[in-house]
Amino acid sequence: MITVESLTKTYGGFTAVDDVSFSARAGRVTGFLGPNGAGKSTTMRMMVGLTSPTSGTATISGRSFADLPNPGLEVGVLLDASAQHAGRTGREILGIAQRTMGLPKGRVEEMLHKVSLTDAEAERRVKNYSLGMRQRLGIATALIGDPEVLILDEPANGLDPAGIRWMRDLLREYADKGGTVLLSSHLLHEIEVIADDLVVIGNGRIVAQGTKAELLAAAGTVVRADRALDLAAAIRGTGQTCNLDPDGTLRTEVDAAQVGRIALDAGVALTELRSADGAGLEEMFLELTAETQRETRTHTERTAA
Ligand SMILES: Nc1ncnc2c1ncn2[C@@H]1O[C@H](COP(=O)(O)OP(=O)(O)OP(=O)(O)O)[C@@H](O)[C@H]1O
Repeated sequence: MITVESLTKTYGGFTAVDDVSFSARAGRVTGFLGPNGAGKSTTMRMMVGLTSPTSGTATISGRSFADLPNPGLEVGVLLDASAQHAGRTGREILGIAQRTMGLPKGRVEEMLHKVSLTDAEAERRVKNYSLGMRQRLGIATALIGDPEVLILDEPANGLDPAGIRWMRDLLREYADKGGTVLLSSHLLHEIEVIADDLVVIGNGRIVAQGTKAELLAAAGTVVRADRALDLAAAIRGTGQTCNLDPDGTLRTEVDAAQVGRIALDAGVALTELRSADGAGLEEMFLELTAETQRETRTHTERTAA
């Protein structure tokens, strides 16, 4: 279990992480999703003591990272796969982790096997690794201490489709055995297929969080009708909100069945009626982060907002 409470990080006058609170639960994969520069890495770095928070706390299984006597046995961390010592071989890097954590020697070979790095690859220097191989080695290093918690920043970066599938299965299995997985991504589809819970961050602030099912349900209904204005008025007449796009598409929080009944009562013929989750989380993600993605906003405006 990871608990983050009111984490804030400011650099000069710029607020990179702004009062962020969430938890990642055991037995579940929590996706930490946000556009580039949203504050994911900074939040994760604060969780593992690499960046000191301006205020707020983060705990792993109830303790702050600094208080963990042998952190690698409690939490596996992969923040930057390219940060591994380039002159060492993969096997050497795992060997150092194994010795530092006081683990049996056999763990190195077990981990190489687990992440499908061959003998020849294990003997190669990391500077000659592809990004995908570095990610595999990074995941092996994170897992070597058999921790209960995994914190992975963009672990799918550089993996090919088969590699992404492999990692997804590995993390699923890990969570199904009771592990806590927090993984970040700026790619929605990557997160959508693997996460049970989602925390969406934009501009340093949490803009949505909940189970994937809840967030999908919250995406509402997309509807088109011959008299869209009348239908919009009828929906609003029930006290619910709805938006009418310039192309005549209505979007509402009301579920599809209820929209159908409202349309029937109003005598409006529907030409399209579907749950917005057909579009996946994309619509929600773009909507939620549109405000925070504007390239034109200055740092001053962002901190003042
Ligand atoms: N040491 C630092 N000094 C100043 N600003 C920083 C520092 N580290 C991060 N930032 C800024 O904080 C913001 C959040 O950065 P962060 O790396 O946490 O985003 P991210 O969500 O991980 O993005 P990405 O998906 O691109 O990796 C960015 O605007 C970044 O420029």
